[in-house]
Amino acid sequence: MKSITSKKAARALPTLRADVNKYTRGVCELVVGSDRFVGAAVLAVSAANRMGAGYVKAYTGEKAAGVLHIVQPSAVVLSTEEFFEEEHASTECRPRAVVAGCGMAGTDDDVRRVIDLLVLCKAPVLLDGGGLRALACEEGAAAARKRFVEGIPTVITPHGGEALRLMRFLEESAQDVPDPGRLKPQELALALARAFGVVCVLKGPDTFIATGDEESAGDVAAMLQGTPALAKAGTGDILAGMIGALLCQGADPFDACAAGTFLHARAGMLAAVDRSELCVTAEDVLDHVSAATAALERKIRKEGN
Ligand SMILES: NC(=O)C1=CN([C@@H]2O[C@H](COP(=O)(O)OP(=O)(O)OC[C@H]3O[C@@H](n4cnc5c(N)ncnc54)[C@H](O)[C@@H]3O)[C@@H](O)[C@H]2O)[C@@H](O)CC1
Ligand SMILES: Nc1ncnc2c1ncn2[C@@H]1O[C@H](COP(=O)(O)OP(=O)(O)O)[C@@H](O)[C@H]1O
Repeated sequence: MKSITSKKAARALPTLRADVNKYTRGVCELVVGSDRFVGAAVLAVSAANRMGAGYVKAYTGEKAAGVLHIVQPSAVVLSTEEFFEEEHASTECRPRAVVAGCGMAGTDDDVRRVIDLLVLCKAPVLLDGGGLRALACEEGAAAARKRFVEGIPTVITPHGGEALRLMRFLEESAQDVPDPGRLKPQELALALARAFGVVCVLKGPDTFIATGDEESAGDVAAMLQGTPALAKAGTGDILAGMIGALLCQGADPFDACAAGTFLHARAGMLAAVDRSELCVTAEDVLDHVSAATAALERKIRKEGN
């Protein structure tokens, strides 16, 4: 198992060409939030905007839309229904990625929407939070596997509870999966990645990234340098937005996850220095994403990549 170094994280860090425009930089579309969890939508959208997506589109409910218009006026805010009336292919002149599920309550309607989204989007999709429930049913799991066969990347970012829920579904659907209770987190990440054909970012005090791609079988990357300051509601929503932004800027999915977790951990550490480990909030982590990115850019310039 390899740990994620600054060198590895730097691989996914976009460098801006002089002739880019907001579309060629990458469009990050986020289907996020619910009346219950407005904040998750705001955090994920803000993080995607901060992490360099050229154009951020938020598809959400009325409550979150009202807040986003004020706190992220540069993001285009549309209704969730509108997402399903548009095409979502990633093209050379408009690279794109979709983040779904942060702040979704995981209702039957949410599950239906996320399955439709997995089928509709010919672009990288990241599933987080309530959106992960869509994989815990035959139709959603089949949609993820079909994307894998078609070579369209899917990333999932479960925490320990969400990972166990997915494993339980696999057990119930009589798949040949190991007992999750006996697995180390890195093995759990790999089991999920393989079962669904996704890149799995299993979050926790240590975070493990695994891919279902047979060619890199057994390749798990570990982010072992976080801070317990990150154990706060909302920090996972920020990570999802950050990885989504890197995906839409054309990063390889595994590299985008490595860079996103690295910069997220560093942002947490910088926030802890400024605010004390105890007092850090998810908003503070968001505020330190740019400092973490600038520090990585300085390091690359100094040491070469
Ligand atoms: N301000 C907001 O609007 C926030 C909204 N959130 C959203 O709330 C929805 C539900 O997410 P939750 O994670 O709260 O609830 P879930 O009900 O999906 O998962 C929490 C359950 O998993 C268990 N669990 C086991 N291991 C865990 C681990 N390592 N970390 C966390 N829980 C673990 C917990 O004990 C609990 O029973 C998601 O859509 C999420 O995006 C959260 O991100 C928090 C902030
Ligand atoms: N003790 C810890 N040490 C380091 N990082 C942690 C710790 N606890 C949680 N994290 C990180 O904080 C984030 C929490 O994400 P998540 O559980 O999805 O929160 P939320 O759903 O509230 O946004 C993850 O990136 C996780 O790796």
